[in-house]
Amino acid sequence: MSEPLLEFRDVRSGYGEAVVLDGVSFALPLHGSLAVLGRNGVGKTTLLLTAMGFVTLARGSVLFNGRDISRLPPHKRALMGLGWVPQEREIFPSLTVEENLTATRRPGRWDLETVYTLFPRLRERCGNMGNQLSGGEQQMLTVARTLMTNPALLLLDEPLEGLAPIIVEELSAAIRYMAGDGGTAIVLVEQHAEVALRLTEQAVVIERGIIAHRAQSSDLLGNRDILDRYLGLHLQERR
Ligand SMILES: Nc1ncnc2c1ncn2[C@@H]1O[C@H](COP(=O)(O)OP(=O)(O)OP(=O)(O)O)[C@@H](O)[C@H]1O
Repeated sequence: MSEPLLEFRDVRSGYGEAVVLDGVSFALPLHGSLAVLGRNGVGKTTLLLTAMGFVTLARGSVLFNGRDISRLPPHKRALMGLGWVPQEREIFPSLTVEENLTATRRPGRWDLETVYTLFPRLRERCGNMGNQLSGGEQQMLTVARTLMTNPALLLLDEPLEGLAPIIVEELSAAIRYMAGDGGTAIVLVEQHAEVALRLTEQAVVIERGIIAHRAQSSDLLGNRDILDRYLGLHLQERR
């Protein structure tokens, strides 16, 4: 079997004395996709921050492409191919959409043309300033900017939060493409569990800092007991 792209081995991490994740292990294959689910405050964002190196590891290790990156700072991890899409929409408000995109460009399959094809709304707004965009367009730009760095792995922190249904649909389609034909591995933290499970192959549910459940996303989607137990979700019956 080929080497995992991202691997957590018995990770303990948190903020100062406060331990948030404890004993977390998982392996994400090359081109894989993982949904990270759980109630508010269980440590989902902390998992992404630990992968990027924004929080310190108290125990265990983080490997990327088989290399131990536990001690590397975030910018070195980014150069190795980890792409971070933070929950806060991080764009340059006084640059145009196109300038925002070209500012982060690194060589690879994702360039202005392929990114505009993925996000037609951004092509339409290419001359608009970042601060002239709607919330949904800003979120698309945040994802697109990170994609322009041509990461091997995209870490997405609640990219669909607070967006109108039509934008959720468009952004979901883009994420599905990136993770599928686009060949970019993803770790997706989402409150919209149903959407996240439809976009990914694997899923983990975090509870009190540990992985309480792991499954194929398609299996978890059909497992109402587990979804209800860990997430308090009452997914609507499909007709
Ligand atoms: N900078 C910080 N300093 C101290 N504690 C923090 C910090 N950031 C988060 N925490 C705490 O760590 C725990 C996990 O937070 P985290 O943001 O990882 O949870 P989450 O599952 O992503 O939650 P949400 O769904 O609400 O975003 C929480 O108890 C939170 O209060």
